[in-house]
Amino acid sequence: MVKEARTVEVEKVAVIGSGNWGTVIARILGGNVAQQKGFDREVKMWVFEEMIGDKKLTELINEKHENVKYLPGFKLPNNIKAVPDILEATKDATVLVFVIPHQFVREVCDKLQGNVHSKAKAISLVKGFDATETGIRPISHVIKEALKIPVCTLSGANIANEIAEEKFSETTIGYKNLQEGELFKRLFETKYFKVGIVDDVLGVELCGALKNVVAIGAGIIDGLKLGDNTKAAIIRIGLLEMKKYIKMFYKGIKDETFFESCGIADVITTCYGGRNRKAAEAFVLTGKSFDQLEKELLNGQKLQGTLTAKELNTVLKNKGLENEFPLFTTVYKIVFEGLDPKKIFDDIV
Ligand SMILES: NC(=O)C1=CN([C@@H]2O[C@H](COP(=O)(O)OP(=O)(O)OC[C@H]3O[C@@H](n4cnc5c(N)ncnc54)[C@H](O)[C@@H]3O)[C@@H](O)[C@H]2O)C=CC1
Ligand SMILES: O=C(CO)COP(=O)(O)O
Repeated sequence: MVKEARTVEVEKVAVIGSGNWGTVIARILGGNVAQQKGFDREVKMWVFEEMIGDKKLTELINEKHENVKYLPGFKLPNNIKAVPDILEATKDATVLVFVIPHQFVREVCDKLQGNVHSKAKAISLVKGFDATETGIRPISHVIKEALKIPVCTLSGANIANEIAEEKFSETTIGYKNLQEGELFKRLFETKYFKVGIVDDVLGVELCGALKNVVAIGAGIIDGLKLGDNTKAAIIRIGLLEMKKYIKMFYKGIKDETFFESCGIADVITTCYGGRNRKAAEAFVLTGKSFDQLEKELLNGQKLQGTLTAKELNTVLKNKGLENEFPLFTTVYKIVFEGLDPKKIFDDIV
């Protein structure tokens, strides 16, 4: 039986997260809800509160209409309201947009449990897994289980700052219920942000999670000053390991998904322009730890690839599969076990 989508007459949108990507997305959604029928005009954006000098970040965002820490230099529409309390930010919302670093999702879901609108639906833009003692779980599963609501996913070749500058990009939404996929397409699409929709919630999400590990590999290649051919090799091998892992552990994943923006395109963009790449290059050049580099280079933004490499390795090790995923395993060993970056290809070729 095909389930009815949880649409209501007027959809009320809450953005859960206000980092670099979270703020760009809030900016797009603020613009779209003001122009489209069927949406409440205000978008609340949950902000993990922090002090900037002697002022709260939420106060600064609401006064200046700019996220001065995570997206400086770009004005937000006036209908975006920054809110420090997660329950207040999501009260009455029928659309919950999750866009926070993966390591914080469970904590946030715990707070939301039992407190969401009966017709609420979610879309996860998070790139990463939820790590438990027994393994790793897709973020969409965590949200669905905690909140008992349907969850779509959005992922693509989407370096946040480029989209803030309104440079043309594509993205992919994974849906289970077509009506919800189409609703989210209407909500997110702009002239410069083109949305493709595919019937593959997990495929979209898992590509986004795993490509961050490949990007660490690409940054290592850049730090070693190897060339474009070598980078292309890492991208190709990385994409194959992503596909192998996803198909090995999850059912119903479509081959075509790997050719959407969330697949090949995201691996390419992250391996050239992402924060994981940048930090890994600096790791090779300076010998500093990733934690230190995250602080020095990212001003509060978070790396996802190193943590994901570790979480993934726990699974591979437990299942005796390290040799079957030599790039994922080597990246883990370079980042966490002191393996010489120059040995990156030793187990791969
Ligand atoms: N920045 C980008 O270009 C893109 C990011 N993404 C994904 O979007 C997700 C969110 O990333 P960004 O918005 O870029 O964030 P970010 O990395 O720029 O910022 C980190 C965010 O985490 C918040 N934070 C810190 N401690 C926290 C805690 N204990 N609980 C909750 N929040 C806390 C900070 O306030 C800040 O908003 C990640 O999964 C990322 O992989 C996806 C596409 C593009
Ligand atoms: O996911 C991204 C681009 O699609 C951003 O990647 P980084 O987190 O490495 O910047």
